[in-house]
Amino acid sequence: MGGQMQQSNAAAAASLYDQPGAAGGSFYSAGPTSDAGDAVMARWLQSAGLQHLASPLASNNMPNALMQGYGAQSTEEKQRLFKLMRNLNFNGESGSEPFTPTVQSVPADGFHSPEFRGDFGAGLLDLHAMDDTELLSEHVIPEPFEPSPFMVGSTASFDDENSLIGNKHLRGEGQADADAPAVLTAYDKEIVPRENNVAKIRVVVRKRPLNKKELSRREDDVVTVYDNALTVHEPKLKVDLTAYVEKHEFCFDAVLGEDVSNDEVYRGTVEPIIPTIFQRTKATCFAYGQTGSGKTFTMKPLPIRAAEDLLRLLHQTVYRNQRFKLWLSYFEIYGGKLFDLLCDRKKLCMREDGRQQVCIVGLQEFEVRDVQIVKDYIERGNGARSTGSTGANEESSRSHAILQLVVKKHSEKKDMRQNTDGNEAKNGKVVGKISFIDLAGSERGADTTDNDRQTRIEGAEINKSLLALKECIRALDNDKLHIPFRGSKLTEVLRDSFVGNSKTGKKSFKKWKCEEGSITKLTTSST
Ligand SMILES: Nc1ncnc2c1ncn2[C@@H]1O[C@H](COP(=O)(O)OP(=O)(O)OP(=O)(O)O)[C@@H](O)[C@H]1O
Repeated sequence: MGGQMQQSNAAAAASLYDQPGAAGGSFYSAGPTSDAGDAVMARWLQSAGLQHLASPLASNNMPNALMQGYGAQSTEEKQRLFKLMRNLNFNGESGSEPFTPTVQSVPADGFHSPEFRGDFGAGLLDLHAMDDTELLSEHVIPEPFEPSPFMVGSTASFDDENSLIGNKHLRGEGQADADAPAVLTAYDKEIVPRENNVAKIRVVVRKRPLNKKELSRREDDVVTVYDNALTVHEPKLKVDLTAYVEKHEFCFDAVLGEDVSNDEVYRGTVEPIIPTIFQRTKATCFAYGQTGSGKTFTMKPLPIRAAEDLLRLLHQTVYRNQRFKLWLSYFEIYGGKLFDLLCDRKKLCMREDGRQQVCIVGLQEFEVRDVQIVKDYIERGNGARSTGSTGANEESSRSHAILQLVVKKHSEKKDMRQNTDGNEAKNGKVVGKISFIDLAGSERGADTTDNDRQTRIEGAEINKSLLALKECIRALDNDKLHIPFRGSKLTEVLRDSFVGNSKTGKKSFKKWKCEEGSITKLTTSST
């Protein structure tokens, strides 16, 4: 599942071209280019495997050179050159005239080819998603990003072999672009400019240990976990009733064994995305799996850790004086309807504005000043959440719960005005957000025989929305132009997490027990 992160590209290029000695401060400025500029350009070209074009392009204006197909001979070279240009084009916010390639300037067979779209991702070119922030120029950081303790490669624990699963992937080892780091340190930007591409979707599977009930029944553990893959050993019977075991192998971006702690889950999935929230990213992390597989157990601590790191970043030098604030909201989708979990389950309405931005009318947002507040709100929200008992889980979540942490920028003037009506969150401009979604557990029909009517209706609604979600993810991953968002309320609400500058992390959960449903789930997640 490959994809790109435009904003990281922006940050990378901004820092490269703002270096002292780099030509003109802007790639697009015409005229003589300095040696430093040539070197930078050479590195960019090298990163796309186009080093042989370095000299003619360095001494010319690159957009024009590209328009004329300068140097690039084959279609593939032209595509690569265009992609490189496109990446740079997202950095045009430094004040220079952005280069907008016309349809004619792009090789007809290149731009529309699946390979080409695959690198940018169909959803990633949605410019509507950018309008609501209008913060680009303010976000250009004139100095390398202040190293944060949770950036890839900056902590000892991240280098620790046992510490994290996803580390290898985040560094781009083993797999190509799809596993490139979500977050770049200044060092990364210099050395590996292409690695600022991160996967659009990252799928991590966590295996939960046997619970007491299962242990007492002496049921076998049929899942073996290794590296980023797992094998399910499914006991089967031949027609002559001879027992045999069928093996099913699945590969994911990361697979977490039963001994992995919640903290390690955070460090391998959400932590690397956190700094990108300040760069207009809308990230989503959701837990998907059968009822009783451990979704709530895994999701509950993640927003707390994320809020802690977001608050720490807010206080870093680069953001301290920018009037950024962190806001929290928590709501659920139950039976196709939205309820505010922090406001007496007030019924909410979902609307799309003129720019196709999802707005949840009436949703209360609370300012987060410290982590304790987040803990309190999560407790409060979980207490208000719709739960019930199913055959597989006594305290089963019967709704999709969505907790959002939003970084907003506030202007002094507006803050003063709205302090009087107490509606401060509304006046901030969204810088970026991260949504944590604890999906309701899916159920197989065979597990629902003991359920009452209400539970079955709930189950049908849950399965329907999960199916719609699967369709959207599949369409997104296949770079389909049409993403069927309107399939359910859940996917409608998630719309802006799938388009624009978004990243989606998905955790699938594996129960130890081998069931038809488990294998279906893993097959769905791995495709
Ligand atoms: N990795 C784990 N380690 C220890 N216990 C776990 C783990 N994962 C889940 N559990 C336990 O399993 C039980 C079910 O977990 P949980 O409620 O999170 O499932 P769920 O997938 O959210 O179910 P549902 O969809 O029905 O709400 C809980 O008692 C939880 O404490």
